[in-house]
Amino acid sequence: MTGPRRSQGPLLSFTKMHGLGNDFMVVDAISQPFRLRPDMIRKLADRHFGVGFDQLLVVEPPGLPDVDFRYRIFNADGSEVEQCGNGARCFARFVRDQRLTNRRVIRVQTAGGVIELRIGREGWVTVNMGVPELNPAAIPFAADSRQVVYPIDVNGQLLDLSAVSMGNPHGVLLVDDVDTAPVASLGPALERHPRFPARANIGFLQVIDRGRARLRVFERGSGETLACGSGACAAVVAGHLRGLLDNRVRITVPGGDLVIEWQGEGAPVMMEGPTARVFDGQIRLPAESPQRRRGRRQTVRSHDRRP
Ligand SMILES: N[C@H](CCC[C@H](N)C(=O)O)C(=O)O
Repeated sequence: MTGPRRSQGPLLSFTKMHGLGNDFMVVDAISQPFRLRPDMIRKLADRHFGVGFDQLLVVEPPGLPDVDFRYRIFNADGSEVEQCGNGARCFARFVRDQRLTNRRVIRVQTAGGVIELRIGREGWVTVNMGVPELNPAAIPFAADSRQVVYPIDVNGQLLDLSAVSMGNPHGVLLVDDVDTAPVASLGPALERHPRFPARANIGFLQVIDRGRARLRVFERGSGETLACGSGACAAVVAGHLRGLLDNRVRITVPGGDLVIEWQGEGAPVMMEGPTARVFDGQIRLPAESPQRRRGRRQTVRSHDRRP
C-alpha cells in the first residue's frame, strides 16, 4: 500500500454518533493530533462532500485540576460554542467506549463551564447541565431588565420570547402546534436577531400538560436539528418560569424523548437521554499549505469562537 502523496494531509480517525438524531463527528484529540480551522470544519460538516454532522465534538486532555476531560464543540458553520447537551451524552459514552476512562461519573470542562456526566445502562447518560443563566447581559440578550417574557419585534411581528442561557444562548417561543410552527422563517430571523449579539438557538415549545411538551429547535450555526439537548433544558426553564410546566418534564423532539428536571431558580437542570454509535471512520485531511504552516508557527493555537 503506497503512503500518502506529499500533497495529502494526515488521516483523521473519528466516530459518528447521535443523540436522538442530533448527529456528531467525535474526534479523540488525546490519541491523535487535532488542528482544524473553521473552513475545514465546514467542509467536514457537509452532508454531500464531507462526513456530515450537526456538531463536531473534540476530546482533549483536561485544562483544569478537577476535571477528567476538556470537551470542545464546533457547529456545522465552524463556530466554536459553549455547550451541547446531546453531544455531552455522546461524549460520555465515547470516552468510556474508547477506554479513555473507566469512571461512570465524569467531570468535563467546556467553554461554558464544567458539567458532570453520569453513564447509565444501554447507552443512557444523565447530564448535570448546570444552573441556567437568566440575567439578560450574561445570556447575552439585549434587555433593560430581567423578564420571564420579553416582547420582541421580528420583521414587524411582535412576539413574546423567553431568553435563557445553558452556557449557550436560547430564545424560546410558545406555539400551539410544533408541526405547523414557522421554524423555517422565524428560526433564522431570531437566530440572528440584533438583540442576540452572539446569535442564539431558537426553541418552539408546545405544552401538552404540566409534565409533557413537544419542541422543535432551530440551532445557532446548524439550522433545525432533530434534537437539541440544551434547547430542551432552556424550554423547560422557560415553561416552568411561565407557570406552565412542573419540575420533571418529558420533552418530545422530532428524534425522540428527553427527560428534563429542574427544581427552580438556583438549581441545576438535569437531562437524561439515549446515545448511539453509528460507525467508526477515517478521513484524509487536505495537506496544509506552506503559507499556513509558516503562519501556524507564528501563532498560538487559536480557539476560534466564530468563523
Ligand atoms: N447549536 C448550539 C450548540 C449545539 C447544541 C445542541 N446540539 C444541544 O444538544 O445542546 C449552539 O450554537 O449553542
